[in-house]
Amino acid sequence: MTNDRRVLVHSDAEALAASITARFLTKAIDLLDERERINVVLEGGRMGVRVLETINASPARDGVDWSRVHFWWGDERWVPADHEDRNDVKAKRALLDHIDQPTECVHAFAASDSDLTLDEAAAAYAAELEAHADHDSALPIFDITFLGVGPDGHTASLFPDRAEVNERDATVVAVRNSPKPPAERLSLTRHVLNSSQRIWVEMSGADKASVLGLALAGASYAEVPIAGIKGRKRTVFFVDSAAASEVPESLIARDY
Ligand SMILES: O=C1O[C@H](COP(=O)(O)O)[C@@H](O)[C@H](O)[C@H]1O
Repeated sequence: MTNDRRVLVHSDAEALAASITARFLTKAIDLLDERERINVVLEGGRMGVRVLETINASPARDGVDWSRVHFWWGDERWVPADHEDRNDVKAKRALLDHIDQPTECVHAFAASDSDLTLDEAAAAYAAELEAHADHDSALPIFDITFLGVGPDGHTASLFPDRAEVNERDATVVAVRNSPKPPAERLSLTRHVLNSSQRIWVEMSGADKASVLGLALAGASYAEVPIAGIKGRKRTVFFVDSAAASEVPESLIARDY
């Protein structure tokens, strides 16, 4: 198996969500045949939520033993616990509230109405990662990491031309003055995301086309953070045809 990046193009957002769902359910079942538990990292973007809704609506949903699936987040917005803008609120509504899963499998970031400051919340999530580290590693093994990408190239809450994208030591960063609201956020760092076995990037819409073209053409990750993302085994860009319009034909595999 190569760990090259693949770009898998689908006709539209609906076909994209259906394809990611089918692959996720199959992969999760296969991995759970091999191991006691798996770790999945979620994102909070529009396609990420749509995929979770599609998983929830799938007849194959209940073929997964969700009690052995641990959910983490690549980033979170620093707002109160039940706020609509929180990535975990959206994920719970879309899928997690509907599956049979012990609360200890859901590793959410702290919220702004907890008794923690933003920096303490970053440290608390770093400690949670450490507490669930696999074997000799300092981190859990992330089997599948879903990532979204903003039109500016940000992924998780790693924004262009900011110090956080270059962070090499910390596992979790506090983000202030984010160019996209809300201003305060928490994010896994690039090296943590890149420790994932498989990274599945989800991109839909014409507003993502130029940044996808730049990322695949070798832009620097400081300027286009998604360009610096690569999983250990495999990195797949699941995109619709609108997002793929600036990808060289030679890099594309079509799923329609
Ligand atoms: O703010 C965020 O944005 C990205 C991308 O979102 P999208 O709706 O433009 O796809 C998302 O992946 C991230 O989790 C979120 O916090």
